[in-house]
Amino acid sequence: MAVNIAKFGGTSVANLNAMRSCARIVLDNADTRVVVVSAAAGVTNHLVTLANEELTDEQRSKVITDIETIERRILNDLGQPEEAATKLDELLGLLREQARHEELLFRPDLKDALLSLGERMSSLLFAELINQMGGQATNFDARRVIKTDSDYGQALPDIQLIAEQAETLLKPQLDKLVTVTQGFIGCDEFDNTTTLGRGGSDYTAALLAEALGAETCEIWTDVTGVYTTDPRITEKARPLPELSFEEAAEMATFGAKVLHPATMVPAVRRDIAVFVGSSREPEKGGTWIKRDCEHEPHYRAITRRRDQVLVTVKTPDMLYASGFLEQVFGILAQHGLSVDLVTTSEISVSLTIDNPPNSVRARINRDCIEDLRQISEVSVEEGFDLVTVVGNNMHSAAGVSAPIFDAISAVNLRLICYGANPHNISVLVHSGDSESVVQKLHGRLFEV
Ligand SMILES: Nc1ncnc2c1ncn2[C@@H]1O[C@H](COP(=O)(O)OP(=O)(O)O)[C@@H](O)[C@H]1O
Ligand SMILES: N[C@@H](CC(=O)OP(=O)(O)O)C(=O)O
Repeated sequence: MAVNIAKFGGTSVANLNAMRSCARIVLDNADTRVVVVSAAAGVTNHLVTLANEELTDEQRSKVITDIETIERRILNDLGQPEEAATKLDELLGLLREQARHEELLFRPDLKDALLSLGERMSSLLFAELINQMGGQATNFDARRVIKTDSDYGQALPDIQLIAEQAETLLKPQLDKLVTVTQGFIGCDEFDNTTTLGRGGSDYTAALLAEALGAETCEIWTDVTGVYTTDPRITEKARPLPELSFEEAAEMATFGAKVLHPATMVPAVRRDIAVFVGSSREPEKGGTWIKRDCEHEPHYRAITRRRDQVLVTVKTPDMLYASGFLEQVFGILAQHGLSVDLVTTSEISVSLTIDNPPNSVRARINRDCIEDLRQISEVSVEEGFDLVTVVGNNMHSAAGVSAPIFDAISAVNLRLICYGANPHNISVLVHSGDSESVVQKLHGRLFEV
């Protein structure tokens, strides 16, 4: 039996109408045995507000009511089925209780438990819908299979354990039932709930595809595939029929929100073809991401990653000194920070760190800066975006960079990264400039 995993993002399960299109997609493909859903659009952001912000009782109640309204509307439109209504009541009860926990703001484990509720509610409602539409679905708790470490907010999956759990718990029911489960959430060795980082449902789908030996993994969202750039930045962006694993991984890492950065990792390991398409317009097709593509153009797409922090570490001692970079990276690693771009001079090193809002966990913190200050002068600048041109053989062909730099010659480029790998050229620009940088590059590289 060929197995397909279908993942539906937040906008695809935002209300019952949107969910109906998704259910049709599931029922139309007999190979779709596992369905991964995200929380209904907006719910995880509300949960992050509850988990991260100091709120008055009134503010907290308002956020809880907003979540409740979204979920109850779907239940209502489903006709208030009794069993689902009882389970939703239980989850909403947990929400009210956990949102008021005194230690919520300081306990990452409690934050993750709270954050998991969005997916737990949407999967309950989606399974009910599939059954109402004539399918045979079961709502399955992803935490039984997605085993992770205890790095709450950004937990790392245990691939071996996930494979074992999937083998015993999921495989036996594959041919009998459509398994509807939650993206984004997992469970650690202490039985605490964990989350895989914002946008992590794509990753869950790919992990399950790997664990179950699936042939394909579909990511259904609100756009008809992966585009030459974010269609919200320019209406000239166009969907790409195919992408290689490398290109897609690069795009995801450098900000194409349509895919979580880790999604391609399991796909590459097991050679699983990944499809991206619109749940509203499935008939329009989408993008197939696979190992080999027919064409490998120099320029494939442009991505933008917002909210980059530029840290510059400077010490005269670096002159002729060895081990300085090691110390700097050692401190960053201790604080769990991963660095994206690095440039060095004789006495300084500049690096960028991703610091998106609405994360469960702040990335760059005062303690880390203080530790860096123990060894050097440190400056921290915010308000940058990273714009990346993704393509192929970019570092080994003559003339590839010229049109890029020509198109944005009037822009203040704060940092450039080129040559470390064949698939990208990145520039760091002030946030106010990034939209026009993407538009100019798109015009030059894709609209001629
Ligand atoms: N290159 C790109 N191609 C398509 N969409 C992109 C791209 N870059 C960014 N996006 C954005 O990603 C969005 C879909 O991702 P996301 O909002 O996380 O969806 P979902 O809720 O389905 O997971 C699109 O609406 C689009 O604005
Ligand atoms: N609900 C989670 C996980 C996720 O992947 O969502 P989406 O598929 O809507 O991006 C989040 O908002 O981060």
